[in-house]
Amino acid sequence: MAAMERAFVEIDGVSMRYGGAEGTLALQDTTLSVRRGEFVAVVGPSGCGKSTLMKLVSGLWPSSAGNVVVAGQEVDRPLSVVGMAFQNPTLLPWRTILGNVMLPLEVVEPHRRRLRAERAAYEAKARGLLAMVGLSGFEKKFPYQLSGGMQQRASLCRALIHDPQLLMLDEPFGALDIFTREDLWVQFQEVCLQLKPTVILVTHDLKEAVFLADRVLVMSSRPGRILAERRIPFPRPRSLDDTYRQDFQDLVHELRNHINAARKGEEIADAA
Ligand SMILES: Nc1ncnc2c1ncn2[C@@H]1O[C@H](COP(=O)(O)OP(=O)(O)OP(=O)(O)O)[C@@H](O)[C@H]1O
Repeated sequence: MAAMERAFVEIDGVSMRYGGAEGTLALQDTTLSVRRGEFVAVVGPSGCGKSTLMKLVSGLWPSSAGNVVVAGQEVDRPLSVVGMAFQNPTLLPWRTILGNVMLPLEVVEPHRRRLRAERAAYEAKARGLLAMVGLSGFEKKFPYQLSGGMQQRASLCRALIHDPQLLMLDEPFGALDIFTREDLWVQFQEVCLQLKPTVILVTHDLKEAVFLADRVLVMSSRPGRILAERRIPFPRPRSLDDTYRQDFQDLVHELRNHINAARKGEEIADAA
């Protein structure tokens, strides 16, 4: 039997308090793990500490207690193996779409060292990613010339350009209208099936969580910890039609009940 693989992301008994001893306790004794190649969605009531969890895993903030380990390394500084995308696409307005997508290559080693000599190959890779999300022909445009959904697609390409082992997504589809959002779920699923990154997605949208994730984790109200988890059994690729199936909707409903209970400070028995 193959030896059990160590989890790729391990968060063990992590607490996080902002602003010193009297400050806001955002996370308390949070424990979770993510396997390599797994897609995990984190849902929970507003202000429960989801973004804080993302900051701790990507090394943007140190935890107040407990351990965060990514790829076998304790996280004590910003990680270069991580790609990130947020609700706001945050593209640089003075750079073209291609220039924006290639930005991490100017920062993250070993790409930074290789960029000058291998620019053509890197550019081809950026164009390939843009093609995967339907943005061929927009490489030389500037962000203001693209719709919000197109900018968000470009920001996903930017998060992927340096082959991150871990993709951290904080509400990346949150600001988009429902039709654009659903289109992007399908495209993003395609990208994940091809590139197979490990993904942690924070979202308020339970349908999105069930559509995209292998496993959904529900957080309690602040201070956040993991209250429940649900494995998503639907085979891939999933289609938007699947979201209308009864078993899909039952799962969304079940998660909704967990969130309602979390908002009231209750915990319900986990049937999963
Ligand atoms: N930089 C900060 N300084 C002080 N308190 C903070 C800081 N960032 C977040 N907090 C507090 O920590 C708690 C958790 O915030 P966080 O942004 O992690 O929640 P969230 O679950 O992502 O919220 P939402 O779902 O509304 O985006 C909140 O009470 C918030 O006010």
